[in-house]
Amino acid sequence: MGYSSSSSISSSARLSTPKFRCFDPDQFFSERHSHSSRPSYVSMRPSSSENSIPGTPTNYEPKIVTGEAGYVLEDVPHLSDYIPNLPTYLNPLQDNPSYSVVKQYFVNEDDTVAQKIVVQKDSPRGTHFRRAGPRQQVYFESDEVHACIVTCGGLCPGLNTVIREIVCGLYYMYGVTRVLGIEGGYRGFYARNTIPLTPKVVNDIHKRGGTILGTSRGGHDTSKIVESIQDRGINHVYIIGGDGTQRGASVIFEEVRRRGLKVAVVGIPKTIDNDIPVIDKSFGFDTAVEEAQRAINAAHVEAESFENGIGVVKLMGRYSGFIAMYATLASRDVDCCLIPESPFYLEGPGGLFEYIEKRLKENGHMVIVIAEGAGQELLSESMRTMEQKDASGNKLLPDVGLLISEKIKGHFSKQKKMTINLKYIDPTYMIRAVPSNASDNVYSTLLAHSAIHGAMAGYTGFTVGPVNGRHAYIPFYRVIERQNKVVVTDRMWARLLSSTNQPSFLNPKDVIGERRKEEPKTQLLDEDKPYRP
Ligand SMILES: Nc1ncnc2c1ncn2[C@@H]1O[C@H](COP(=O)(O)OP(=O)(O)OP(=O)(O)O)[C@@H](O)[C@H]1O
Ligand SMILES: O=P(O)(O)OC[C@H]1O[C@](O)(CO)[C@@H](O)[C@@H]1O
Ligand SMILES: [Mg+2]
Repeated sequence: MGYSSSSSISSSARLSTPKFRCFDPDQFFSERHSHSSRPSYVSMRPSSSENSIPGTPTNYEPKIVTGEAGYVLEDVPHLSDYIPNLPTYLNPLQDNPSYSVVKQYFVNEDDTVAQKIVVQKDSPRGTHFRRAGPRQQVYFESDEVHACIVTCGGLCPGLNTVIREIVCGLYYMYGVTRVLGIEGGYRGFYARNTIPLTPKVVNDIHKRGGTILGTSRGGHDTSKIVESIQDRGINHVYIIGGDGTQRGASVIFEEVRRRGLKVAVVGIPKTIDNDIPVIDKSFGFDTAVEEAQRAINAAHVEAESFENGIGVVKLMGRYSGFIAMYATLASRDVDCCLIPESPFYLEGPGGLFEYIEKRLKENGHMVIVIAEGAGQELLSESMRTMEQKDASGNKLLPDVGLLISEKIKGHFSKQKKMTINLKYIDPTYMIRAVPSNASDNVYSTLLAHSAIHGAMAGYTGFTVGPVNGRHAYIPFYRVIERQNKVVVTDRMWARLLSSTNQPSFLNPKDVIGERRKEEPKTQLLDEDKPYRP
């Protein structure tokens, strides 16, 4: 079934007629583009990209609206798309003394957020997402809402803040009192107990690392999960997790929609790896980068205190090297940063060993930061074939920090007969088990609020997050179709290379080939997209 929007009713009529909440193109284009021609509707699958993940479950047609000058809205599903005649209610926030002072507190129904904000005179307007925020009309009455929250995947600073702010936001903004915490990730829906969450229960949890709900990998049984949602009478499902979790949320949404349930399914992106595309960055990332500074500082102190001291620090980042890159850029004590996106080699001219020798001669010590997914090409054939996976199907990687440390020691002691003092620091879990810092706390609060407003307004099947600093509702398929990666031909990686002076390990021919590719594959690296939560 494809989505389509066909109603043409004025906004005042829509306030009192609780029928359609789909994007209304007639109104949009008559009010804002009075000279424009009628937009055309297309229902299309997004094209796959280089980092796309095979088997991504998107069995529904995306809801896409096109407009003038190349405007495209990749809209999110709405409960009224598949449930007719849903009543709407005035948003209780309009009587809330804290919020009533805000001029234009409610988001205009037609507001959208542009994905690309650096444009030229003649460039098409491009892709947009629906702007997040409170709507004047909501699709749930306060006492009708029965919400649940689940956290899945690895830990991330800020998980407890998001939980807290969903509970408090629902309570204080919308008067919702029934919120359940699902214990232990997806499998908790059918195999574990639930925890009733109130503002009192969650009051100071943001000061703690981890998640008060517990988390897990694997255990996603869609029909059991949806049955549990149905049996418990849950109608708001807030799912906090990384790329795998968002894929799980997408199939839950599809099943909910197939069963015709009035249940809003909302994803809140979580990952210290920052590997979720479209959004500016994920919560917890800043905190993790900050925490990584401690390990790098320690490595630097150790390295500079010994003759030919080398400090090696391994940081998380299974497929994307954002933490390593940002921690390196922030520190300025790092001489070499190795990430999965930039294959490197050890021996010969331009290789890592040659560079280490040069740095030791120049400076007497050096610090190397390596992301856990880097250097996989250095693994022996046998190590690669005995690939192991975790319960969610993610590759379990051998300890590349240890491997590289051993190789460096072997090279300098056996081949170069040179004494080096290498200290290997692996702070892996330390950078994600901490509570979130101040800026991640504020960011997590906004995410929780955007999620709540979207669910109350009847939107579903979306992930919430900032796009160019403006919070938006992004259809699941856009955040699960590929992973966000460091682009090694972008300016930020160039800045890193210039700050460390390390070799690029790149063949100049590859660089020219990369430059020809038009679309930037990541948001963080586009310097024209500042992060403004
Ligand atoms: N394709 C999928 N369909 C349904 N469920 C999935 C899918 N991929 C992952 N999941 C479920 O999502 C949950 C979390 O997945 P995963 O362990 O990959 O972590 P994540 O959400 O990617 O977080 P992170 O990698 O940042 O720690 C698991 O319970 C897993 O079973
Ligand atoms: O050991 P765990 O809990 O599976 O988590 C490790 C993984 O979690 C992450 O931080 C996020 O996916 C990865 O960088 C890392 O490989
Ligand atoms: Mg993941």
